[in-house]
Amino acid sequence: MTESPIRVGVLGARGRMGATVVQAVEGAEDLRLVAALDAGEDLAGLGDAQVVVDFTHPDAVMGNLRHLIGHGVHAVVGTTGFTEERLAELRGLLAAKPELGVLIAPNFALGAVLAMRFATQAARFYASAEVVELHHNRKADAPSGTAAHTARMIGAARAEAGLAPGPDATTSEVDGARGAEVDGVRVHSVRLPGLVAHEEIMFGGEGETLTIRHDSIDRSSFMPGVLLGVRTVVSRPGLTVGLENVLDL
Ligand SMILES: NC(=O)C1=CN([C@@H]2O[C@H](COP(=O)(O)OP(=O)(O)OC[C@H]3O[C@@H](n4cnc5c(N)ncnc54)[C@H](OP(=O)(O)O)[C@@H]3O)[C@@H](O)[C@H]2O)C=CC1
Ligand SMILES: O=C(O)C1=N[C@H](C(=O)O)C[C@H](O)C1
Repeated sequence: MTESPIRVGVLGARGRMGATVVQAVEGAEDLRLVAALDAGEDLAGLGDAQVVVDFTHPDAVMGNLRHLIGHGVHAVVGTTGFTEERLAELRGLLAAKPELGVLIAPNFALGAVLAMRFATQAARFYASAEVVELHHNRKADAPSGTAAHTARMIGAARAEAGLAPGPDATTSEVDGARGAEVDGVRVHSVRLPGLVAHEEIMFGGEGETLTIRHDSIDRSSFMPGVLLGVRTVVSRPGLTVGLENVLDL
């Protein structure tokens, strides 16, 4: 017996990512696009969607998720801006809906997920680590969600290994020249037209450096991860943060 296609809605459907997701869902035989909404459109228009993919804006995503969880709809979320407070609220909302799944991934590109994993493995071996993220100039947030997530994972691995802050002789600094600090890791953001989404994780130690770099050169790079998320979330209750938990990593 053939299974019915999963009914999918997209929020942020006219945006750079949302429009790409709409095409990817339309091209997948086991999925059916039932709604494609953008800013200002009533969420009632999601109709009978089973899973909603959100690529909107950090200011909008929590309102969308409150609505989706309240209405028993699974969610796959690429939108950035998730703090511990936001995640705690979602866990609380999901506790009342034990059958429902929400997957939030700072980055849906396979290579980005692998780069974060490799960086976490490398972190305890090096005295210093810094992250450089490079994006298109229409991006609203800095640092990127991926870079913040990477820095947090490196920070946790460094703390677990008992590493002291990386040696740094800087005593005089133009504001921002050493980047932002996320969990003890410096993060630098570059914004240029022509870029899509890129990240370099740099480690320095005794007489050597290690650089791990990932480049998304097209938004199609995110689509296999998004579609995997849609197929997985329907049978993965609770809150999942990071595609690494869905891939066998
Ligand atoms: N996790 C991942 O792999 C990736 C995550 N992202 C993240 O996804 C988000 C979107 O990125 P991108 O597509 O480039 O951004 P865009 O600005 O191109 O698209 C966002 C779209 O969402 C719309 N929107 C805003 N608020 C709402 C709302 N409440 N309901 C429905 N639609 C809304 C916007 O409309 P309007 O312009 O009128 O406000 C816009 O059309 C960002 O947070 C980005 O960092 C991006 C790429 C990959
Ligand atoms: O805005 C983007 O473009 C991207 N946003 C995500 C982020 O902030 O990490 C993922 C990817 O870097 C592209």
